[in-house]
Amino acid sequence: MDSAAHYLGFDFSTQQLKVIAVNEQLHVVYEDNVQFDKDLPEFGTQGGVHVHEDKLTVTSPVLMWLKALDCILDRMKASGFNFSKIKALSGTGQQHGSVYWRTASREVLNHLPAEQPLHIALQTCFSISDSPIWMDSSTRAECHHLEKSIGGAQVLANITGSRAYERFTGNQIAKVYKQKPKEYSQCERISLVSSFAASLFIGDYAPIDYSDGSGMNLLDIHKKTWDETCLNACAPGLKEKLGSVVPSSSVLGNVSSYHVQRYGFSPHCSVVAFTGDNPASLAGMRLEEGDIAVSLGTSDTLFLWIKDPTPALEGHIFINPVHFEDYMALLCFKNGSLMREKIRDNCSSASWEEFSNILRSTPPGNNGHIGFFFDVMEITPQVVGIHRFNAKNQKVSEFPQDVEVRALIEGQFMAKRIYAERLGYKILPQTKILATGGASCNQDILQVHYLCLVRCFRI
Ligand SMILES: Nc1ncnc2c1ncn2[C@@H]1O[C@H](COP(=O)(O)OP(=O)(O)O)[C@@H](O)[C@H]1O
Ligand SMILES: O=C(CO)[C@@H](O)[C@H](O)COP(=O)(O)O
Repeated sequence: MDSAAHYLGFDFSTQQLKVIAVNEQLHVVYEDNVQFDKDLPEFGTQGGVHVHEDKLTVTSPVLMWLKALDCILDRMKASGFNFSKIKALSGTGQQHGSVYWRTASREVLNHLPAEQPLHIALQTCFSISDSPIWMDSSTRAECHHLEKSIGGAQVLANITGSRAYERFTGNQIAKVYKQKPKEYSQCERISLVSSFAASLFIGDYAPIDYSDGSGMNLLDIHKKTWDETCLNACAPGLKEKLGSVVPSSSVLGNVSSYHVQRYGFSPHCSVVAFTGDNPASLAGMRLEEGDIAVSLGTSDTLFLWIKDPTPALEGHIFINPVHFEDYMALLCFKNGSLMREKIRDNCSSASWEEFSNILRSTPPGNNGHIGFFFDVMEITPQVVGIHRFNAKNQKVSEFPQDVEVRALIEGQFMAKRIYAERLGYKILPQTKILATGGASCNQDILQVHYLCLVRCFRI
């Protein structure tokens, strides 16, 4: 019998909730996921989100995340999983999303009744039921206001690591305050998706961690404290609603009695602060200085470990989740997997296998054809639309299907390379390029990615 300790990790990402348990040798002993669209159809999401009529506002129902956690834990229990062996747990969340806890919810969280699932026990605890998430780009006015209040985009970047970005939580909170002042005033705590998820395990409001907190345009990444000018520019009374910030590897306490009674966790099981999914990937992939990681999840991101931050008007600097004196640099592209899925459906009969066959049978460089595919408003660069160019650099309205598939993948990875180079990222002989996220299982996508990043960097 395996009596050794196990460790549990959760990922509250855009399209699903994933869980993984490992033993002390880091062997996976349990793995599962709840796909929001498929497993919880009652919430009517597409890709885990609701895109509103203006096409800019994007939210996810907070109760869906709760129900997903109920569902995944119940399935574990039903499978006979032994929760008492879990020595510590932690997790990650899609970055920038915000959860608005209604006044007096801390009391409810402190005394959760073990016989009720979380989505019932906490159903009245949110003053905003649809949480703004990272895909939202509806806060342009709030971004202008924040940059103006602090003395300009570069000043804001110098303090918080990024100029004002529409998905960054401070700007989202400013919009909530402006458009739903009653709900804002009825809220006693604002969590990120990561700290919201940690709260569900400790049975209390969990602090925001430094690394995920860096994606809010509110945290001074050098002093590691909230910046008063940014807070005041976004909404009144915000400091109290945000609570404290802690290093990303802090132990927050033990799992609450709710989980001990309902699932049989040990009362000594530690809960480590949850962080953003990208910072967690940097930690989990054991990225070292000089390495570059590419995450191909719902979003595509490119990130690296850095020591000396030079915040720019493009890209982001976050506090490093492993060593909080260091930093991580990150670029985020919104048109990632969902854009690839769309072209897969149009050009390769909705089959990844066929998509791969096309990539294998078309030449690198695509005989001079190139395309930029932005189905929704991109983050870097801020554009929307599909732009195809033939070998003579003339704009064309369509490509043959095989050319289209290669143009998409080459275009996506060339954009990553161009932006990374612009930010001064360098590939050295010892540099490792690591890939993670759903699409990283596709060898043919990775091959194009390798050619675009490594070959082009080295030439
Ligand atoms: N074989 C494959 N080839 C390319 N992309 C894939 C493949 N399998 C899954 N994916 C992509 O992975 C994405 C999900 O990645 P994942 O990292 O799990 O997302 P998230 O964590 O953001 O919910 C899907 O949207 C899908 O397009
Ligand atoms: O906005 C960002 C990073 O700044 C996104 O990378 C989100 O963190 C969503 O992550 P995935 O669900 O795509 O993993």
